[in-house]
Amino acid sequence: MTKVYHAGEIEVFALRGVDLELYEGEIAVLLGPSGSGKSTLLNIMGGLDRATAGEVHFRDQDLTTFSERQFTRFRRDHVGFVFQFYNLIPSLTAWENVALVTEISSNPMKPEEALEMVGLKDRITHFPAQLSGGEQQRVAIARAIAKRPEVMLCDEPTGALDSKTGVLVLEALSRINEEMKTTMAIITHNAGIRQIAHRVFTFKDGRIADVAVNDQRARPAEVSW
Ligand SMILES: Nc1ncnc2c1ncn2[C@@H]1O[C@H](COP(=O)(O)OP(=O)(O)OP(=O)(O)O)[C@@H](O)[C@H]1O
Repeated sequence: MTKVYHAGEIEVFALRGVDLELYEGEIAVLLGPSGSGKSTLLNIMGGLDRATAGEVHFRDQDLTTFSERQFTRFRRDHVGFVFQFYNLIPSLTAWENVALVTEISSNPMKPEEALEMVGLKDRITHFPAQLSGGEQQRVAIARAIAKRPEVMLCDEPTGALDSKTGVLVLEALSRINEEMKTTMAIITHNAGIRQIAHRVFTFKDGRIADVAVNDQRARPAEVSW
C-alpha cells in the first residue's frame, strides 16, 4: 500500500509500499523516526484516511471500496482509537465521556464496566480537570473499549506521560488485550515499550525496515523509558 500527500506542487511519499498483516489478538508495536509513516498507516488502517494505491482489508471487507458512510460505520463498529492527547469533553464526567460512545454502539459495555477495566472505578464522577494525565488517558481508553472494538489503534498513547504513569496506561491496554482479545497496534517513540509486543515493526522512510518477534514478552511493570 502506498500513500502520497499532495501539498501544492509538492508530493510527499508518506508510505512507499507497505505490506502488513495484524494477527487477531496480537499487540504490534510500531517504532521509527518522526515522519517515517507510522501515523499515516494507522490512520489508513482505522478508516480515517485513504490509501493512494494498494489494498486495505479488515477480515472480508475491502476498505478501499468504502464510501464515507461505510467508513463511519466501520470506525464505529470495529475500531477504538487512542491518541497522545486525550480529547475528553471537559464539561462531562469520566462516566459521561464514556457514555457518549456507549449510547451509539450496538453491544456496548456499561461505562462503569469500561472504567473499571482501566482501574478507574472510583473516579467515575470526576471531571477531566480533576484527573491526572495518566487517569485522563485511561478514561480515553475506557471510551475506546466500551464499544468492544476488535481493533485498538493507539498513536503515542504514553507520549505525554512520564514513564511511571505511562506504565499504568500500558497495563490497562495489556489487560484489555488479554481479557477481551483485542488486536492492538501501538505507535511509540519510547523504545522500551517494544518489550510488551508480540511483534515489533520498525519504520524507515515510508517502509517497514524490520519486523521482530518477541519470544519473551515483558509485563508493562517491567518496562521503563
Ligand atoms: N496531511 C498531510 N499532508 C501532507 N503531508 C503529510 C500529511 N500527513 C503526513 N504527512 C507527511 O507524511 C510523512 C509521514 O508522516 P507520519 O505522520 O505518518 O509519520 P510518523 O512516522 O507518524 O511521524 P511522527 O512519529 O512524528 O508522528 C511525513 O513526511 C509527513 O510530513
